[in-house]
Amino acid sequence: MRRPHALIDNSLSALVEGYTWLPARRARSASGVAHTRVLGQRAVGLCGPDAARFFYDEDHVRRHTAIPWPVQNTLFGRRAVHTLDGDRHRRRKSIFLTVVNRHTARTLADGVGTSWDDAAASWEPGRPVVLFDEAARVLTRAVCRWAGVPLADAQVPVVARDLVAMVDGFATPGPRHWRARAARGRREAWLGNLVTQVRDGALSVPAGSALAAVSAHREVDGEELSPRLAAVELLNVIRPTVAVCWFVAYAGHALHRWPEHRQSLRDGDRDFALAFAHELRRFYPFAPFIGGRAVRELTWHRDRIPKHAMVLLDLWGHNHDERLWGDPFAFRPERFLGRDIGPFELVPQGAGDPETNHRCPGEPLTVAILRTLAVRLAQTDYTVPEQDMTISLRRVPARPKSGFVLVPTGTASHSS
Ligand code: HEM
Repeated sequence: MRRPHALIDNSLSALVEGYTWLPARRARSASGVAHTRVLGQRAVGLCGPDAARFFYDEDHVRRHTAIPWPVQNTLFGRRAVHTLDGDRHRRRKSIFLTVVNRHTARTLADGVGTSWDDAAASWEPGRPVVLFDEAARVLTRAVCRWAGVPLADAQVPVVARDLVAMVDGFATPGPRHWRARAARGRREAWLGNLVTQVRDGALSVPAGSALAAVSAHREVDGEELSPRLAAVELLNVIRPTVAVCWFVAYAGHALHRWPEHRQSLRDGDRDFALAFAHELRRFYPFAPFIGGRAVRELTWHRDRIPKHAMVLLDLWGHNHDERLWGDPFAFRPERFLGRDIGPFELVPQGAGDPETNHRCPGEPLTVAILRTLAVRLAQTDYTVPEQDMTISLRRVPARPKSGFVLVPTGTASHSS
């Protein structure tokens, strides 16, 4: 059994190296397991479908105390569903699982399509549009309407900016981090206030909406969520839905780099659009890894994981593993055509079963939105001006540097 010691803290390297940090550490060991320290704690990095099964077993790894405060204060909110285990986790998770299903995903995607059409109608030929920013506003308008959150059109840009800031600043110190914290403070106060109004009967809200669900939710002890915590979980629906703008910008990038995919999307080929959405989520960088804490001393194959060590599951490495994907750095939507995807196969949003573990409950929303907007984008006539669309793997979360600028040349017809 390997017992590495005298490990140097790697927090700075992780911040500087970004997506390749964990794969590079794993590559240095014969077992493919990284032994390191982050934030002053022992950390063990694993990768692959079997490692994901091991990681998602609550008898091995739990989330309580595993999510660092800088991430809670920006991305997830304090004491959010991400930090819970066992019955308390499943009870809280039920909010998301009732709000998100195939039917509601379709409704949201239709709303996103309409919001995109409204925005596109205002585009002037020859005037540049930053796809990332425009998609954030399109998604903010649609998801707030879908979630039962009243939002005047004039407020959309400022709310969109805050929701993007919370995601953009979670993995970095400095100004981006502080912008994220300020944005979270503002948005928790706003939504907490709405929850109070719903409970007082001062605001009526559509049954089944996310705002109705967080307002009515009871924890395992029968207590309702405080307005702040209800706002945290409502933000955990709205914020990541707006974050799909990262993948919309990536869609622009992919259609530019590989224009051969445009025609199938333009024709409204729904199967191809679905495969395209999956390949976007596999190929492009978003969440580098996820983490939990070893509940006891564990052994993974021949590697020892000390009790209470951080256990990191390498999502980026998994989605770019040659053995799983063959030519993983080629963008090939066809790999997802005409087949089902296993629960531990494609892992940009976690693995396993979202009903029972921490896997993202928002995948149906993400995929439905991307399927809709990839078609809309391909059906839009535009040119792509000179710009810096570099995607640095050192920046977490990564994004095309320019946000992907397009210049509309006219209106296009929609056939989706
Ligand atoms: C941009 C697209 C998205 C990405 C890349 C993404 C990624 C992830 C990842 C990596 C996790 C952690 C899984 C784990 O720890 O096991 C997660 C959890 C979560 N996601 Fe997403 N997600 C996205 C969209 C969404 C959407 C649209 C929603 C809306 C409902 C959502 C809601 C959540 C929630 C509530 C959790 C916590 C689940 C739990 O702890 O049980 N996400 N997501």
